[in-house]
Amino acid sequence: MQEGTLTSKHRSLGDHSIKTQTVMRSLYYYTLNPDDNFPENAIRCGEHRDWGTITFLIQDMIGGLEVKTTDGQWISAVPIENAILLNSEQLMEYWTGGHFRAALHRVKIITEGREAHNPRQSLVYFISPDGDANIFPVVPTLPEKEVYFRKFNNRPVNAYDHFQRQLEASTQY
Ligand SMILES: O=C(O)CCC(=O)C(=O)O
Ligand SMILES: [Fe+2]
Repeated sequence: MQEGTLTSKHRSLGDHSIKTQTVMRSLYYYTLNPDDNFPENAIRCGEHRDWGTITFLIQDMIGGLEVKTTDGQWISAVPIENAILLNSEQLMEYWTGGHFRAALHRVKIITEGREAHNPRQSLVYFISPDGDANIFPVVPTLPEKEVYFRKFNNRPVNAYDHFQRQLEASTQY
């Protein structure tokens, strides 16, 4: 990626008059009733890939966040004190021709052990390109990503349109 490519599409980080979907979210997962019987693998946040460029995620020590590996296994993103977890998002993945993979992730309910049924707090900072940014791979696409990227029709993806499409696909009411 040529120097300045990322900053040229994230002018909004320094200029708040520029529209963007960059947002910080505080997620509080409330205490669970231990008398409730949750099914195996019950989830608190369904599996998804984040939509924009890069995510900074801070979580408490409760646990439950899981990431899917390339061979299809869910592995725990074990909480590490004072750590910030970095996650590549969908537009970053497209931008880098699939080299920076946007991993599927989810938050599972912890039903056993010391942290079972406890509330959980995470703080998530989603950086998105400026709304008017058009994103296109800067290097050749990885062959294994070609089918997945067909949804983008081999065209630049406008960041605002992408956000709206994802919102529509994930919101029912
Ligand atoms: O709460 C978490 O740890 C993850 C939340 C998440 O993945 C999201 O809001 O996109
Ligand atoms: Fe996420």
